[in-house]
Amino acid sequence: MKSKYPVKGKTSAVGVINSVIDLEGLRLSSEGMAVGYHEGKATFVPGLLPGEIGQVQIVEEKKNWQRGKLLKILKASGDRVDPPCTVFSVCGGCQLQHLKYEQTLVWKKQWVADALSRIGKIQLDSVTIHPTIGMDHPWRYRNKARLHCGEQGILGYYQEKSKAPVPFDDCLLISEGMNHWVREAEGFLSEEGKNSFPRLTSITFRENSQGEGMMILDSLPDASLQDTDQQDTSLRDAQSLGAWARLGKEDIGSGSIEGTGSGISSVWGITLSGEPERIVGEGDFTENVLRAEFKISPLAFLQVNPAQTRRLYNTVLDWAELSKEKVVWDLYCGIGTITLALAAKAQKVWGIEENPYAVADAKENAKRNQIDNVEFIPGKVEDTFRQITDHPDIVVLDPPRAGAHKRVLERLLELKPDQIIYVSCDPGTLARDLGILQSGGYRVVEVQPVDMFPWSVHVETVCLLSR
Ligand SMILES: C[S@@+](CC[C@H](N)C(=O)[O-])C[C@H]1O[C@@H](n2cnc3c(N)ncnc32)[C@H](O)[C@@H]1O
Repeated sequence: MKSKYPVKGKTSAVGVINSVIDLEGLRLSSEGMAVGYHEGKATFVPGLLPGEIGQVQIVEEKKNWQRGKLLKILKASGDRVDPPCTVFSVCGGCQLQHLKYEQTLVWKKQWVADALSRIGKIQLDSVTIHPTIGMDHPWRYRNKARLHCGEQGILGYYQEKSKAPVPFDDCLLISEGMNHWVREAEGFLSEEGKNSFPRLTSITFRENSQGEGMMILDSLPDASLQDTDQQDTSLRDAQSLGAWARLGKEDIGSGSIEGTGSGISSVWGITLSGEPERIVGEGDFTENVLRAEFKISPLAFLQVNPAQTRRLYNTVLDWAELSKEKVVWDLYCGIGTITLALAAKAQKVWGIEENPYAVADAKENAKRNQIDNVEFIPGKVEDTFRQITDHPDIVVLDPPRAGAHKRVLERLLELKPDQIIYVSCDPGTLARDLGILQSGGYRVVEVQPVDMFPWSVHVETVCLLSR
């Protein structure tokens, strides 16, 4: 499709990198860039919005598309807002801070609908797609931040399409307390000299709703050491962890940072074999989710936005026609958060999870909350589902971004549970999998997008399917 705003005087021939054109943004791409057409060629421009006209410099050109850099906004959209974050234009953490929050919700719903229709070939006429559930205060919602280490001890999210961490003073997605921990860690790293920790690649901070934190240090292996034990020792002793332990004890031990609530209570390193190893602190890191208490190991998955997680899980619970006669499968169950909530109203719930730390947490969490009508199977869903001995009435599945394995979907089509509730963080793979389930006789009944990641292009979606 051709832009109705053709090339103006300044524009040089298409195909010439650095040529400058005027472009009208027509829609947002799944990466949050405006898409317009210049001489029939799709042109992607970060920072431009649909309905806007921008002066754009072409910086990358491919056969079927090109990418431009926004030089100047010639006509602004009424939906444009000033991004409150000072590093928004360079940091890859958020993509939509320049768009009114309500419009980001409208766009997320549209993105899900488009994916279902285009990729999954789902007939949308018979599907109820609800408006995206947003947040009243969509800031400081993240309970986890993985920050990459850069020069001079800086910590930051990667710049878009780059491995360069972008330093920040105050990330508006995480709490003030977590920002403070980041400052402390950066201060320590820069004081000691980042070169003292050549293999430290990233630090993950986690925070629970009591303001208690966990820090996980990730390091590169030392390629010069051949023996694995030696390498692990190197990781512990030489790769900064001893120093970090000192940091943990002296500076960020439990309750020791002013104004950060309970403070960081545990610091972990990851050994070469991938095992998490506690360096500082004792006791479990826990969080309450829907009235149950959950232990979370450093490498186990937990949804990043506690307020929206409650809404997401409540949608699943509302849609599931649970009763004490029903058997439920919770596939890709993580530490058992949805499993335990379902178990309260079902006869039995089976969970499957491949991460050994998460599945151990899930078993422990069932005990902690005195729930005994659940059973957890460790392993990949596609390899282990035959170990489940009960036929499912309802299947809840919440796979990673890649979606469900084809074998899993085929098995569901053989077993024909009455309801399938699919929770997804990727509309593309969700649509692909719903398409397969639809061809096997399931009908998509309701779709609920949930804004789990405000200001980013990501969206969580719950879908109800029945036969
Ligand atoms: C999006 S998380 C959902 C976890 C849980 N339902 C929750 O809400 O916290 C996906 C989970 O699937 C697990 N996983 C990824 N691939 C898997 C597979 N092939 N089989 C089993 N579990 C898998 C991950 O370890 C992760 O815990």
